[in-house]
Amino acid sequence: MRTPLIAGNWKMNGLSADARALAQAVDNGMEPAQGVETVVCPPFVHMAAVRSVLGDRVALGAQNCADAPEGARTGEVSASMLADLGASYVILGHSERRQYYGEDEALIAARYSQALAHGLRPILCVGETLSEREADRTEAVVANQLHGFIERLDPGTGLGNGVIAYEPVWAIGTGHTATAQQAQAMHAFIRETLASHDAALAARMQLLYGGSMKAANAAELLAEPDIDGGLIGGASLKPDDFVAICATAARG
Ligand SMILES: O=C(CO)COP(=O)(O)O
Repeated sequence: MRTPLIAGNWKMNGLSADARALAQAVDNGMEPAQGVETVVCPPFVHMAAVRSVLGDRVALGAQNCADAPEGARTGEVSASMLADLGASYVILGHSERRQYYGEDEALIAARYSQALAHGLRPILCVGETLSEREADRTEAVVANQLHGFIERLDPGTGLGNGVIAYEPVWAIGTGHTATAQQAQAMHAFIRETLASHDAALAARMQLLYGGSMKAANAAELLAEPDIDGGLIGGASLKPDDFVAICATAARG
């Protein structure tokens, strides 16, 4: 069985005191020995402060990593630096990075390979825009993102022990959550698409839903058979909400 995974993407929010207080509140709220993997992904500059207040119930993640191991990459942060800070996850290919920074499948695949090479679990984000959904292109868009990505990975490591997050762009930060049926349909589609490359990997890979997920709708989404967790934006900045989502995931 796949262990539920709840990851908080704090995006570009908060100063250091806010990050420390949020991490402390999340850590304090966690039940011991929950049956859920929990991760928080603060901005790079707050990661060390957050690490210092987290116990072992909450893992540390980053919101991106460099596409090269070291050297001339001004402004980037390498996977080895993140691992050295105590990170164990990294979000890659978020739609905000694709939209505002022009990240494409080739770049995201290079970042992903770096993450795996340094022992981080990458959380790859895929998903369609509203206009793509309205044009009935949702499956085609997500299939293209996945195939284009997988064919650029090192065939020796492939997707490794990564995680995929389905984040419909129209649901991110809008309050318009996908219905449980819409989300489940896409998660099942993603699992089938992965199975066409590697059936065993498709069966074990955790697939997360992201897009206006909160305490009030988590149970319905997480009850779906192919939804193994959540990538939480806005609600991850509210410790009570985030802890409640983790508790829901732990209850199965
Ligand atoms: O982008 C997201 C997580 O990566 C989702 O953000 P919201 O939960 O704020 O919609």
